[in-house]
Amino acid sequence: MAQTKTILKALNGETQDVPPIWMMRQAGRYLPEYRATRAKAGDFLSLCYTPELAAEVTLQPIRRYGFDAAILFADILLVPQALGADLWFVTGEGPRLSTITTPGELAALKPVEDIHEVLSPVYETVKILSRELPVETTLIGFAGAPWTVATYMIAGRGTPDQGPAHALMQADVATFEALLARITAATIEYLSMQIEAGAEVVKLFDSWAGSLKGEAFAKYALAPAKEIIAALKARHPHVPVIAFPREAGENYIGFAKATGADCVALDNSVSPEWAAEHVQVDGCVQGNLASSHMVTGGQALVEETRRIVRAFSKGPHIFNLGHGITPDADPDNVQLMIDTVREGRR
Ligand SMILES: Cc1c2[nH]c(c1CCC(=O)O)Cc1[nH]c(c(CCC(=O)O)c1C)Cc1[nH]c(c(CCC(=O)O)c1C)Cc1[nH]c(c(C)c1CCC(=O)O)C2
Repeated sequence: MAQTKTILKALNGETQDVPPIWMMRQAGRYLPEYRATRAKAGDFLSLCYTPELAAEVTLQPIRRYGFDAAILFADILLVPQALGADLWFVTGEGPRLSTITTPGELAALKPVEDIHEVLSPVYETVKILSRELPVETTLIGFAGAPWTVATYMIAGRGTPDQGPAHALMQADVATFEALLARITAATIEYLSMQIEAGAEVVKLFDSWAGSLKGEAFAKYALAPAKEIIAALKARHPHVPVIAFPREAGENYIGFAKATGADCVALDNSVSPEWAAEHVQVDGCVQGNLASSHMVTGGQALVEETRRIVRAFSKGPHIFNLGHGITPDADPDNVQLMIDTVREGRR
């Protein structure tokens, strides 16, 4: 299918003179207009569940910078909440959830068909965005990958090494796998509804894929991604999927082919030259400037941005950071990155 939007061209395998660009967490606390809207909403979850305000913060970085893609404003932890887990955010610390570590707690979760009750405001946000975004801007929906979502559901919070999830995998693999299966099924329905509401691309965030090694990576990062992508492709064959198995290292090689993903997003722990040779050979890649450059700026930002653009210039590429932009970033550095990426544009 011939595409006109730059993001969709890249995902369709086209090499472009200037790569399209967007940024993970582009609607976030580094922007004063985000902080103002968030204050109006009261707290982060109210912002996620108020369609007009969630759409407003999604649009803010598009207005300010003209990114090629907008990413739906929501959170990967809304799915556990929709399955019946308690969820709240502790200021300065991060998310907290009621934990699922026993067969009884797993059985108490809601059935997958009930998730839309909680998640329907998210679909409404997507609908607003598909009306209000500029015609050239691509709308990306997303969900957390089952392993990453499970690490939060098992531990009840973020953990540096995902220890509680690895421990449950060892102690009670049946409960662990049943939880993963439940999240997988919910994710398929959630992403399908986002697509039906107007998402043009979806992205799977597996932020903690790097802590899965060998066989565990194949079973709990690769296989669930493959299952979700196959189900989505059966229902929505023309909607591209971006997979982000963060810090997968050598496991980035072949990930797109093995899962059916149209693009693999890369974190900045792999060099762009290595990734061009080993990952981009299979198709589109996204990434991978270290988000610390958005804090430090200067000539180092310019040089590293040029290096990444050059390394990926022979194949399909979407420019992005290697992880989300942080609250201490300087909005001017974001503009400098964009100007540097687009400097070759004629
Ligand atoms: C692990 C994870 C979460 N959420 C997400 C992940 C996977 C990607 C990653 O690794 O960053 C994904 C996510 N979170 C958010 C989005 C929206 C789209 C985007 O702009 O990229 C996306 C795609 C908004 C958000 N999600 C969150 C914020 C900051 C909330 C705020 O305004 O205080 C945003 C903009 C909160 C959040 N949500 C989560 C954490 C650990 C935190 C940080 C808590 C904190 O910093 O106080 C869970």
